[in-house]
Amino acid sequence: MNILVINAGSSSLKFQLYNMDNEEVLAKGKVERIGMETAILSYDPAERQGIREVAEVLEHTTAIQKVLGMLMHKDHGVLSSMKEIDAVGHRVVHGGESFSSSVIVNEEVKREIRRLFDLAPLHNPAHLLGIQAVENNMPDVPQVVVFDTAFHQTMPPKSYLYPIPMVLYKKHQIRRYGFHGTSHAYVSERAAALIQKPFDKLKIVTCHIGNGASCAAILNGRSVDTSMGMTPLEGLMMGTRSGDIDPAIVPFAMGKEELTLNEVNSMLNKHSGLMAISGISGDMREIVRAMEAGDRNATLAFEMYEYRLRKYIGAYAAAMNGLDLLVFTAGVGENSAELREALCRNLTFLGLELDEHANVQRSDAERVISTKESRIQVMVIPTNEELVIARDTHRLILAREEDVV
Ligand SMILES: Nc1ncnc2c1ncn2[C@@H]1O[C@H](COP(=O)(O)OP(=O)(O)O)[C@@H](O)[C@H]1O
Ligand SMILES: CC(=O)OP(=O)(O)O
Ligand SMILES: [Mg+2]
Repeated sequence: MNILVINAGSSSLKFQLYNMDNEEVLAKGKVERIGMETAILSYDPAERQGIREVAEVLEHTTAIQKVLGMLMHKDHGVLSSMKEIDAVGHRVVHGGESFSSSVIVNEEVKREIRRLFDLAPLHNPAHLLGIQAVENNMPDVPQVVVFDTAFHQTMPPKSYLYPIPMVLYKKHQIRRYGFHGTSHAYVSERAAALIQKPFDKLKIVTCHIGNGASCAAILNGRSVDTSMGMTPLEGLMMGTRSGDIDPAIVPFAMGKEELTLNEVNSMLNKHSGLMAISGISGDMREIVRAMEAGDRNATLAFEMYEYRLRKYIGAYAAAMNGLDLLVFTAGVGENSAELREALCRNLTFLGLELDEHANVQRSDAERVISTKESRIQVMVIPTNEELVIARDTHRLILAREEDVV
């Protein structure tokens, strides 16, 4: 069964095509700058030369047409006909309280994703466009949605409620949801399997630190707390997002700087975090480079990022009354030995001992980076949200076929 996995953003659409008989990635790529006359298309098939192209792509339906065109390209294609795509799986960031697992798309599911636009204005509208674009181009192909929020639906009320009037929760579902759940679930399960310990008997903290960043407390196989909240803005300091701040700053800064709501939102989401403190970039690679060259603001940005993450790890060890396993993943977590070293250097009070040699080894592999004597095992597990989406899609489509028979 061939499954196309789509992660649609407001101005981009990333895709991977899987052959689920052996979980092989047949091709992957992305369309960037959707909405522009000069959108950028890139496509990389497994054993053929790829395509780089600039073309007019004004909306998501055209983006999907372009993706299908590349997959069926006469020289670079991996498919001979659209009929070879059996199902499509989508990443959907916000599933609210309605979805605690992946589902097959129907009218009701689409309505619910639309109802949640308010809670994820940057993400959910783009996901629905992606779903509709697939319907327009491939009307008979079944679709599945996999939610970032689903894994965190096991959080207890003491974690997910805000200490504000209950009416806001009851009337408007203002509560903490958490995100990156597909990744937290995947890396925590992989980590437990790799060290051959039962997933449902471990106290794990997972740090998904990429463009967006969140960490999660996973107790006996279930998420019991996570750092992102109602939206992906709460929690850790990120590349361009502030993470936790005093909420009183919002009206205060709006008054002093004469900012509109949109402007303050944009300030906290796009002009804060590493970017704001360093004045250089939201990309950790550039921060580390500038820090090594002696830049003081970059050093401060790095220190704040590390300090804020470390406090969350300490809090989650307290939340679970212990910690067995600390897992790093996503762009920064998988690649920045500097950040992992700085964090672990200050977690020795927990009995955590980093293997400095293993930490700096360059590798894409899943690996343990703590010493044999360390009481807490530290691991790097490359995330693979697309594979989880492909697997869920495969499972749901097979189950539906069995039901029909
Ligand atoms: N070698 C590296 N060292 C440090 N940070 C890195 C490295 N490679 C990537 N990153 C960081 O990872 C981020 C992207 O993470 P990623 O998980 O790919 O994000 P997303 O999937 O949300 O787009 C970049 O902004 C950069 O800060
Ligand atoms: C939910 C979220 O923050 O996603 P991303 O890391 O892809 O921005
Ligand atoms: Mg990501």
